[in-house]
Amino acid sequence: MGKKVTVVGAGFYGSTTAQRLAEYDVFDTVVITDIVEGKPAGLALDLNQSRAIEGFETKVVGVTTGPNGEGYEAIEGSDVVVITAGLPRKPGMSRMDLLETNAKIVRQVAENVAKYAPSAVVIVVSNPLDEMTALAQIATQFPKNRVLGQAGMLDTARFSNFVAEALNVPVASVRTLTLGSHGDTMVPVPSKSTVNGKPLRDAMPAEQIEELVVKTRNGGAEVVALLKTGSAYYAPSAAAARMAKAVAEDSGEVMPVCAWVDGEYGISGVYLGVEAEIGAEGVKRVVETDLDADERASLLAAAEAVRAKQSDISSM
Ligand SMILES: NC(=O)C1=CN([C@@H]2O[C@H](COP(=O)(O)OP(=O)(O)OC[C@H]3O[C@@H](n4cnc5c(N)ncnc54)[C@H](O)[C@@H]3O)[C@@H](O)[C@H]2O)C=CC1
Ligand SMILES: CC(=O)C(=O)O
Repeated sequence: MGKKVTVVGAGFYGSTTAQRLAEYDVFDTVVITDIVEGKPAGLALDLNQSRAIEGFETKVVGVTTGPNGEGYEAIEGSDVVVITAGLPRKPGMSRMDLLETNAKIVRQVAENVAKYAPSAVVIVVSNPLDEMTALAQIATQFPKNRVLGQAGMLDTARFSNFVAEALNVPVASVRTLTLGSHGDTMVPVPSKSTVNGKPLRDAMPAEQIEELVVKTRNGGAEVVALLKTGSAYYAPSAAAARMAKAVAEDSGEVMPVCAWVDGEYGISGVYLGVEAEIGAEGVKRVVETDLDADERASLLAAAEAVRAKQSDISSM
């Protein structure tokens, strides 16, 4: 049987994710859905017309879904579902300002995913990310390893890009890592960051690293402020699409993702940004990394901040 992926939400994030997934040519079918009449079908038509130029065989199917789950039969048999449905931030808003509105949307979507694609791995991207990931697991009642969130890949890519630009080196020579939340308690990890295999801390002064850490934490807000409407989608869709590909290929790649943490770092019972091995069952294993005392303390603080918010989620 060929692989099938569904992207829920045909806005900026969803449509660019669908495009990347189709162009990988590892899925037989990419389904894209939205509540807006005609938009998913129009995007599918357009993407399919690029197949002869880009050289991929994946078929894209666009479906408009209704308030009572109409149309969701189209997602049956999906191996992966990426949930991008929800409002993006406006300039000046925090991701947390989206909580109540997006919780209603993500719950409705997740309940339909549970009904129509009960074996899927769910990758959540809707904001606020850590909370929406926890909510999707509650609403689907899927095993916790089969529900994960995208944030760490993006935040790490931003950190790497800022380091490469600051040092004027190829981005491929830079390795960085971010853990923690996709918000104020994000934890960029300089101790695990390298340039050409050498510690970042040998490549630039501590004050400059701290500036880039702050810039990484504000990476999303900086894009929102420039765009005026909507939020980032090129780098975010690259991250979510890579995660979906790792699931489809059962690759076992280690990626920073929002995963259920159960004992690692002495933290339990919370969805949090950590490194994890990704495969057909979603998270195969959370990978614990050695951290400096400061970084470990920041990760524990992030876990408690996210836990406090996630405990409000079950009633939403
Ligand atoms: N985790 C991350 O790193 C990132 C998360 N995001 C988040 O992703 C979400 C989507 O962002 P964009 O695509 O830029 O926004 P957008 O406004 O372009 O698209 C959102 C789409 O969701 C659709 N939608 C709303 N309710 C729906 C439902 N019940 N079922 C299906 N579709 C529904 C809307 O009609 C719209 O087309 C936002 O919450 C944003 O904050 C964005 C970038 C990075
Ligand atoms: C929107 C968002 O979460 C970001 O760009 O990081």
